[in-house]
This record gives sequence, C-alpha cells and structure tokens, in this order.
Amino acid sequence: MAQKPKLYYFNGRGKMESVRWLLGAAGVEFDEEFLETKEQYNKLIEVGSLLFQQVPLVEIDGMKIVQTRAILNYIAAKYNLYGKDMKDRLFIDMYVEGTTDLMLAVIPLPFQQGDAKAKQIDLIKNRAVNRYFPVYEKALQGQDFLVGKQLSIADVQLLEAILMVEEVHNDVLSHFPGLQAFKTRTSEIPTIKKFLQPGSKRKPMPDEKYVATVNKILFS
Ligand SMILES: N[C@@H](CCC(=O)N[C@@H](CS)C(=O)NCC(=O)O)C(=O)O
Repeated sequence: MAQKPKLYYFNGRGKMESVRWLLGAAGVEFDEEFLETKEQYNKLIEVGSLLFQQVPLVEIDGMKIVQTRAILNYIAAKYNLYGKDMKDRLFIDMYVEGTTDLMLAVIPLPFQQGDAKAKQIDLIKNRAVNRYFPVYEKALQGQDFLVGKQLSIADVQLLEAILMVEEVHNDVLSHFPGLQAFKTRTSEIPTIKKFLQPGSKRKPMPDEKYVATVNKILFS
C-alpha cells in the first residue's frame, strides 16, 4: 500500500492550509509533522529537505516537494482535480491564482495590529466584493463547477477562500447568490463535508500561539 503523504509545516493554516483542503477534497489521508522549534526547521534545511529553505514541504510518492503551487498542482493532477485538458487547466490556473491572491491578503492578518490591521481588513472586503467574487459569481452562472462538469482545485480553493473571508466579514456573500448556492452545494460533497467537520485536519483560525511559534522559528 502506498505511504500516506506527509506534510511538514507549523500547526496552523498559513500556506499549507490549501494543501490540507485539497487532500481532504480528494479523500486522501495524510500525516503531519508540526514545526515547533527552530532546531526542527534547521534540521530540515541541513538534511537538504527544503529546496529553497522554506516550508511547506510535502513528502509524497517518494519525493520531497516544496513550493505551494507545485505541490497543489501535483496533487490536483494525481487526484483528477485538474480538469480534462490543457484549456481546462488554463482556466483552473487563472481562477486558482485569483483565490490565492485573495487568501494571501487574509493570511498575514494575525501577524498585524492596529491601523495596519484595520486597513488590511478593509482591503480584504474591497478586493473580495469588487475584484474577485464578481468573477466567480459570473463563472458559476448556469453551472455547478467553475470549470467544466467536474470538481477541480479551483472549486476547492474558492470554497476555502469564501469561508476564510467570511471569518473576517460574515456578510461578504450577501450580494452574491450564485456563490451562496455554490458554498452550500460544495460543502455537501462527502469528502469536503467530512473535512469541514470538527476533528478533521482543517486548521482553526490562527491564534496567538501559532503567531508566536512562526515568529520564533522564522524571525528570531
Ligand atoms: N513560494 C513559496 C514561499 C514559501 C514561504 O514563504 N514559506 C515561509 C513559511 S510560510 C518560509 O518558509 N519562510 C522562510 C524563509 O523564506 O526564509 C511557496 O509558495 O511555497
């Protein structure tokens, strides 16, 4: 039996969360090693596991792979979540880059304070409502999935992004009926439903402990 993928990252969302989501949606079980100390991180660098001295790192199919996009693309292709042809993949990639950009606006929030944080919160709403969500609302008109007739990484990441933005602005979908329906529909897909249940590998909103661990390992 093939070994389960193993994820190396902090015990929190960050750049690894989309990988957890994608494996969850694919129905693939995985193990995790959480970085708690600088020694652990330095050791991964010393033994040559981190190509660019950065996590996320995923051990899968006998390889140690880094760079979030590369990891996600590999998993999406392996588990048939990457469309049926080159043209599908092109649109999937564009949609995924959009949700990635939106989520990259949310990820730094726990590390920010005061005015900078307030500005970032405003920016997130502005970008979600005026730039990104209208595109997905339109793309979903008359169809269940963003690209073609099957679930892809683009849908999985869109649901992740919607839930993430809703944690900051809970009314953000109020003018997007298509996205509301998409959220309900996609959350009912059995593998995703399971991933959304308490006790799954999905990480909660980052807390102070997570922020302190990341700061200690990367910035001290
Ligand atoms: N392009 C990389 C960036 C990864 C990245 O910035 N990782 C952070 C943790 S989230 C890191 O390891 N930083 C240490 C460093 O850059 O020296 C990716 O998307 O995976």
